[in-house]
Amino acid sequence: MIEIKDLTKKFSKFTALENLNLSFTNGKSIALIGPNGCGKTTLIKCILGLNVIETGDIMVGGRSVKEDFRYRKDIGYMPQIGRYPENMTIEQTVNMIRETRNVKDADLDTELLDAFELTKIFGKKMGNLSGGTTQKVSAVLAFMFDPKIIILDEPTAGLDPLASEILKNKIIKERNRGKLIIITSHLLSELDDIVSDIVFMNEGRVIVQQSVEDLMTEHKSERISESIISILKEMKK
Ligand SMILES: Nc1ncnc2c1ncn2[C@@H]1O[C@H](COP(=O)(O)OP(=O)(O)OP(=O)(O)O)[C@@H](O)[C@H]1O
Repeated sequence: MIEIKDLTKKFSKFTALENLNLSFTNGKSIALIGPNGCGKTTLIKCILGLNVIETGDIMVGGRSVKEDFRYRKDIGYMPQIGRYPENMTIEQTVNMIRETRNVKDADLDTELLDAFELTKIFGKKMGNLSGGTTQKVSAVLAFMFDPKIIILDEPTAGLDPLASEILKNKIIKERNRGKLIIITSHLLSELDDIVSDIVFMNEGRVIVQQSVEDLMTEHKSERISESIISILKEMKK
C-alpha cells in the first residue's frame, strides 16, 4: 500500500506537485493520467526515492520513504526510457541485475523473458537493441523479482501489438495476484482492460481519483477515454 500525504514538490521556484493526497491499495491497478508535464513522472520518482521530498511524505507499506530505503526492494520499476550499459549483452544485463539481489533462481519470475523470447537474442548488446526490445528488457526486469508493487511509466509506448498484449496480460495476472500496479499512459484506449482506478492530474494537482466503475457511471461512458474527454470539457467551462 502507498499513501501520499500533503506532498508538494518544487524544482527551485517551480511547483511540480502541489499538496497531493492519494492512497493506493494492493490488488488495484491505477492509471496515472494527465497532459504532458502535469507531474506524473515526478510523482513516480518521489515514490521511488529518486526525487527528494521536502514537503509532505510518502508511506510505502506503512514506512516513510524518507526514513528507510529498503522499501525499494518491494517495487519493480519500468522507466519510460531504460538506460543500460551499451556494451553489455541482454544476458549480462539480466544477470547483473539478478546478482544485485539475493534471490533464489526458483523465486525469479522469468515469465516475460520467455514470452518475449529474449533468450533467443541473449547475445545482442544493449546498445544495438531497437527501442521496443529495450522496453521488453525493462519490462522483464520490473517483474523479475516478484515485487509487491510494480510501477510502469508508459509501458507499451514502443512495443508492437503482440508484445503489448503479452505485457497487458501479465499486468492483469499480477494485479489479480494482489499486487499494486501503477501505470502512466497517454494511450487511454489501452487502459480499459487493465485498470481499476484512475488518477487524473493537471498542473501538479489531482483533479480526479476514482474507480473506473464510478468514473464510467458518472460520465455515462463505456470507455476511460470518453470519461476523460468529459472531464476535460468540464474543466474548460
Ligand atoms: N529535475 C527537474 N528540474 C526542473 N524541473 C523539472 C524536473 N523534473 C521535472 N520537472 C518539471 O516538472 C514538470 C512535470 O514533469 P513530469 O516529467 O513529471 O511530467 P509528466 O506528467 O510525466 O509528463 P509527460 O506526460 O510528458 O511524461 C514539468 O514542467 C517538468 O519540466
